[in-house]
Amino acid sequence: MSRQPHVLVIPYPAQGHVAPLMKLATKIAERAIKVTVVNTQFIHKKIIASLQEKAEDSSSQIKLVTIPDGLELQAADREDPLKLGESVARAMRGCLRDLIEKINQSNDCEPIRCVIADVTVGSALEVAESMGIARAAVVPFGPGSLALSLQFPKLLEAGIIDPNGFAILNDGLISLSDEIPAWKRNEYTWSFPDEPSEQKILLGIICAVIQAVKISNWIINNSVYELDSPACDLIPNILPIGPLLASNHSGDLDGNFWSEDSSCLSWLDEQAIRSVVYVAFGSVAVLSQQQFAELALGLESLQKPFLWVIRQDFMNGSRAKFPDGFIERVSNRGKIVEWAPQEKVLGHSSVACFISHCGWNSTMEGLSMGVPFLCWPYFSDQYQNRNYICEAWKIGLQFFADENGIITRQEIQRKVLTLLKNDDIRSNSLKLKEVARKSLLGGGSSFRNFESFISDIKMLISGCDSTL
Ligand SMILES: O=c1ccn([C@@H]2O[C@H](COP(=O)(O)OP(=O)(O)O[C@H]3O[C@H](CO)[C@@H](O)[C@H](O)[C@H]3O)[C@@H](O)[C@H]2O)c(=O)[nH]1
Repeated sequence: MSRQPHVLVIPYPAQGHVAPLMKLATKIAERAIKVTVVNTQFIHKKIIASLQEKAEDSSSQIKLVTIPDGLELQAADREDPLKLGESVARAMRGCLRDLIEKINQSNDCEPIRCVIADVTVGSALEVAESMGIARAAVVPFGPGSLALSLQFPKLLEAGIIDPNGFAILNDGLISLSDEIPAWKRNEYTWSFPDEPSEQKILLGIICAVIQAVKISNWIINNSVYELDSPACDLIPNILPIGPLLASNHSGDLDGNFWSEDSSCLSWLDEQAIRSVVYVAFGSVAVLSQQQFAELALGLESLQKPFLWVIRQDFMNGSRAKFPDGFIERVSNRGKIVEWAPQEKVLGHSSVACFISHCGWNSTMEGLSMGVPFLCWPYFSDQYQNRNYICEAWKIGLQFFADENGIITRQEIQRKVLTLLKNDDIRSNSLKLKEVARKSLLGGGSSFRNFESFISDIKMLISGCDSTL
């Protein structure tokens, strides 16, 4: 039997988590390590369907297996991150041990030596711990957001946060250090549900993240040390190995839930250099009909080419309704798709700026391609990611809503035009692109961190590390 190490990679079942963990799985598999990725059956079907004609590579080092998420009958519950989180935790406790034992008993591969799970699937790491298997927690969001979660008990103890999760200082600011942007009132990672009872569940998830970090041997993060050393320094043993980009790796297993519409790439080829406004809000954010129409009219008023991703579920259940005559009026300069090959779009020379909800993956991808941002955060960590983009890194501007909570067409027009004229932001974007690129090259911080992780995994097989 070969002595090839074998690891299990377990994403949380949401697009912004599956995609970076699939990229990580590919990066690991490229180092001659056998990887089995465990997705829920529901997510597995989506990934396979999205591959379309890109056939699954049978020679791949990556094997895809599934477990049930426990929500077969209540499909709507999958839209609720709190219910989904609870159910996935139950499913992991119920099935993971059996799955690992089955793999370990089979003769066609090596036993599992390490479980590499999303930090929000702490139950998988607990199962691994109970089986004496090494554990790596993967943090697909920024180190600042993780640092805030880890400091939560201290903030409670110091009376800065009350037990219900609200900051009790007058200005509502939570600050971890002078160098980390402060969290503003209503913009903490746990404050997005309106219901206090749901906020409590979210605080429970934060406690589970703290526990997952505690029991893990490595904390792998999709970030770059030099981009946020103050937050990284607050997290013992963090290994920033980002940016995780599909473009740096082989294979088609990018973990997309929807098929990419590549027609936008040939459309981009026809546009002038740095002329296109790219608009995409990740996989979860939704807009109201009023806000959607205002965005459409804002894009129209720019008189510039734009590429706009409108997911089928972008309007919270209803079909997107464009303003009258909009499609005809912008037909010579607007391209609309349901899902784009985002990394390729951001890397295209025609793209001038990125109107983004500031999900961490989009943030890392735009930064890595040197594209300036217009920030439109929707919930959770996205406010803090915006703070990094606008305050710490100075590679973007933020939209402000009016007194009715609407980002108006005038605000959109004004900010996009201001951004495109701002040479400082552009030059900062290019500098940070270089920082991100260099971190992955030989000797760079992410390169070294990843190498050290791989060498640790390879040591596991020779039994050299008995401390796990
Ligand atoms: O047309 C599109 C639009 C998006 N993407 C990809 O989808 C991913 C989206 O991830 P992200 O930008 O992080 O957004 P969300 O899907 O909203 O991610 C969730 O997960 C992130 C990581 O934890 C959090 O930072 C976010 O707040 C949370 O909403 C990225 O890799 C994009 O490249 C595409 O490939 N095509």
